[in-house]
Amino acid sequence: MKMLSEIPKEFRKYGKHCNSLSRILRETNCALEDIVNTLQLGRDISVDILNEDIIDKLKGKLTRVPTLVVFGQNCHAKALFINKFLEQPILPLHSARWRYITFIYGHIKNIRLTLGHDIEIVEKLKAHEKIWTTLPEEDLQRNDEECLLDHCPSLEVELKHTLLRETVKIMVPPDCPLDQLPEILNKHMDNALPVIIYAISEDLLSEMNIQEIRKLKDIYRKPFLFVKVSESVEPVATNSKSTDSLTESEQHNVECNGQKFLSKLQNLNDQLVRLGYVNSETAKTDDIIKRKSYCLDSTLDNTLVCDTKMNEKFVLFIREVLKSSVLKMAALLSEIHSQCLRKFILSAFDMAREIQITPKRISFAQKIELKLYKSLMEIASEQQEKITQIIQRTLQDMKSNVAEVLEEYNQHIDSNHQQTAKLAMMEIQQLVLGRLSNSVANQIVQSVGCLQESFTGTLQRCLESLEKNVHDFEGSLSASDAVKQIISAAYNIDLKSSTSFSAVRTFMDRLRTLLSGLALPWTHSCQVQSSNLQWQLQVVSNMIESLSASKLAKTISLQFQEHVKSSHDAFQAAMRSLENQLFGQLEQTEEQRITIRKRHAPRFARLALESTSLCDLVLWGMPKQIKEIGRGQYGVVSSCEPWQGINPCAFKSVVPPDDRHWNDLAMEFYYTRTIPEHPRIVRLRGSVIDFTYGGGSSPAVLLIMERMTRDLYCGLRNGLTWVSRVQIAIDVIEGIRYLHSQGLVHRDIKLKNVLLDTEDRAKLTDFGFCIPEAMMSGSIVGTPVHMAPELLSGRYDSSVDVYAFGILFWYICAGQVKLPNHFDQFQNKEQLWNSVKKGIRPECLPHFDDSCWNLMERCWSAEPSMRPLLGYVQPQLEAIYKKAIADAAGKLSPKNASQLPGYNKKRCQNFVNVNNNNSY
Ligand SMILES: Nc1ncnc2c1ncn2[C@@H]1O[C@H](COP(=O)(O)OP(=O)(O)OP(=O)(O)O)[C@@H](O)[C@H]1O
Repeated sequence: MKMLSEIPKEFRKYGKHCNSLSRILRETNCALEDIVNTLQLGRDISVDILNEDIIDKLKGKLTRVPTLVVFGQNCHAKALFINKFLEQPILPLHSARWRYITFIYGHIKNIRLTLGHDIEIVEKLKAHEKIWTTLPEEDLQRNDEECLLDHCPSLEVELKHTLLRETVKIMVPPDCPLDQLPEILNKHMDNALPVIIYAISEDLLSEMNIQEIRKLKDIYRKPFLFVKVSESVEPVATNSKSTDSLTESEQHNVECNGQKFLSKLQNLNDQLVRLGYVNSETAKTDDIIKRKSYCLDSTLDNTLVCDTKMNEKFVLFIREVLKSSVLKMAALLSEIHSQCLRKFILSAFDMAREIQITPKRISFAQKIELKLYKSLMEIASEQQEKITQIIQRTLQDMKSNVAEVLEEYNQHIDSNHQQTAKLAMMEIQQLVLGRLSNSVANQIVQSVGCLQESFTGTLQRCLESLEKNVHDFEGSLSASDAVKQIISAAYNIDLKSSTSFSAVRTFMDRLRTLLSGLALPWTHSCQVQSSNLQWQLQVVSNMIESLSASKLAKTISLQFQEHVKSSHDAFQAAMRSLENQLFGQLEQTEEQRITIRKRHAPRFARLALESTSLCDLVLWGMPKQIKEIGRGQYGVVSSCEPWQGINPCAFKSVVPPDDRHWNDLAMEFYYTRTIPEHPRIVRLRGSVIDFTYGGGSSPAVLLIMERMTRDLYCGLRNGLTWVSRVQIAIDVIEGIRYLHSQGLVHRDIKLKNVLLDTEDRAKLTDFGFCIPEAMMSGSIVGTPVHMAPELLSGRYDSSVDVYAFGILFWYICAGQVKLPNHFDQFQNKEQLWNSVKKGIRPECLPHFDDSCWNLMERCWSAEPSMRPLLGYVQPQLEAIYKKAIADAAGKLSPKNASQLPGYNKKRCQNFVNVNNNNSY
């Protein structure tokens, strides 16, 4: 039973992890409160990510006490298990109708009847009257109502037993009818983390047992450890007692018994497999561990062991159940932290974009409106002549076809209906004006139509997006609404549909109002019947006669211009107010962005580092160091034994000296861990916090990654072929391109951050300064020689990586690690930076190829916008690579040439030919 002594250790470990999780949970709560109090979008973030429920549930889970809950086929099976486990005959083997029994640690052996939560029932117990080894039958027996009572009592047994130390608790639920079981379990286990054991003493499970297990599975949905228990002490010969000391017949008996026992165990196993309780292939814990999941429960299978083999499997099972519970909680916390971080980074991106784009949008809207205004004013004055002509032509048409004009009118009026002359006259006027409107409308539509298509759609979108950014209108009309109104009032343009010319319609309504207000000659009272055609013709002709086309056109144009002008003024005023509001808001946005970047993101990154590190620790354990392989400014890199299946494996241990370093490291960890795998990036596979480091005073973070062979600095110092070096340059560019595609800027590209594998293929590492562009604040980071001049000004973007690559490429082309002569003369980095700012760069070495020199020169251009895009650099390097291969192939025998990486005989031949031609 030696292994069983490991159990308290497992429980202790569980308790320690729960303490860490409780602390992380408390800090998460504070951090969430902080974002609600300090960020405009804080409430949205916290509501989005969690409701109070999750935190409360987690809190509840963290206070649960791990408890071994022993069910069994019958009391006999349970007694066999408990007695074996506690190594004493504490329970009678042949008895039934037990009470709820709980075993806990106590300094002296004692029993009492309790209702849980320390409420003791005063009852005379037999055990108090005599010295006992096995619990007295009378004390164990429950009476008929006990299980039915609201408060089903528990017989609490205190034992001074090492296995019960460290809050290990054992519960044996009563053998009561199935339907009472859930309620009883609920009562006694509301604060327990159950580790479920089912003891089997018979050869097979009975129908009742199967039903009970089914019920229990419904209640717990957890893996079960089925333990086959037997009364015989040593049923299988392979146990601790050596068979050598037995006589021949004794040996024979043992062998027979052993075989019988194994075959019975196999039958039971088969039954459990048939019932789906045990996997046909017994799941090995090693397999479980190999599975890459933070949630072991689903992968942790029910297991069958026999009590003679209980030791290792039993401990493993308990370990896995406890691990699984810690993992679930840690993974949930880690998910909360990651979600917060993701939201922060996305918001920072949005904010940076808003800050950049809003002024551009405002000036765009102003420019477009001005253009629209000018065009409309032009139309109003230029089209006046045309409108006059149209009105004239229409009036002329109508004059010569008065009857036709009236035809439509007469079709519509009911012949039996007698109208008053006044009403009839108004209707006829409407008819004439209607015709006139249509003609003028067509003309305006043609002039304004094109404008609508080309201007207002974009203007509308632009204004709408500005509108979205104005958060606080309180009381007054929002600037964007005002803008919409102005546009619609000024130009009467239906912004939703470019083909709808409400402008023209509104204009014609105005025209009608205007005309109906004129003192026209036919408005005298007339007693003629409306059906009198002669009279109708007269009304139409009089009206047409009285209209002056030029006057009408002039009035129309003037009104149109006035309206456009006043709307334009109103637009400008509204735009100014919108601008003020937006700029005020942008200042706030920038403040929020800084708060996110400096305060909230690092805080959550640190929490995420802690929660995921705990997951890694529980799942994979501490990596075991082999030896130190390198040292940097911030940490020591060591090779280690395979961890999480990574082989070869290395870890970088960093001891952050203060909060700022902790935060930086946490952000590095987060970015590196969250970017999807890429062959040109050294992937961070996990992390573990070693709280015992430095005697516990200064915890170390171990960042675990694949182990590479050496860095590029080492590679160049030891010598690399030109072909390999160009290939490395391509690899580096691919790595940087990938990071940029993920919105990240590395900011520390240098020889030591390029690691090589056994084939001399490169991967980028060290994401200490790597950051999303939107989170950059202009901090001065990097390694002096590789730092672009604008880095010192604090205003820079991802092109600093292109600059750094230019310098790196110089070393690659130089084929050695000596500082460029132009840089070697400086005493300190300030001198170097001053000269770099003045344009000093590494010198061109005699063996540099023109294409290489041109490329590096372009990459380290002082002006960031002059630096080439990486999408351009890569094909340049590929061309250099092909040429390098061809050159190398030219110098090698065909057999050796074919072994060059990327060698292609035909392509090389072409290059050789080209080169030969060039040399003449
Ligand atoms: N995954 C790895 N496999 C093999 N060697 C590594 C690995 N990571 C780092 N090294 C080695 O360890 C050295 C130290 O690495 P580290 O990242 O700590 O610092 P650095 O990049 O050299 O400097 P700094 O800390 O200033 O960024 C590297 O130069 C490299 O040689």
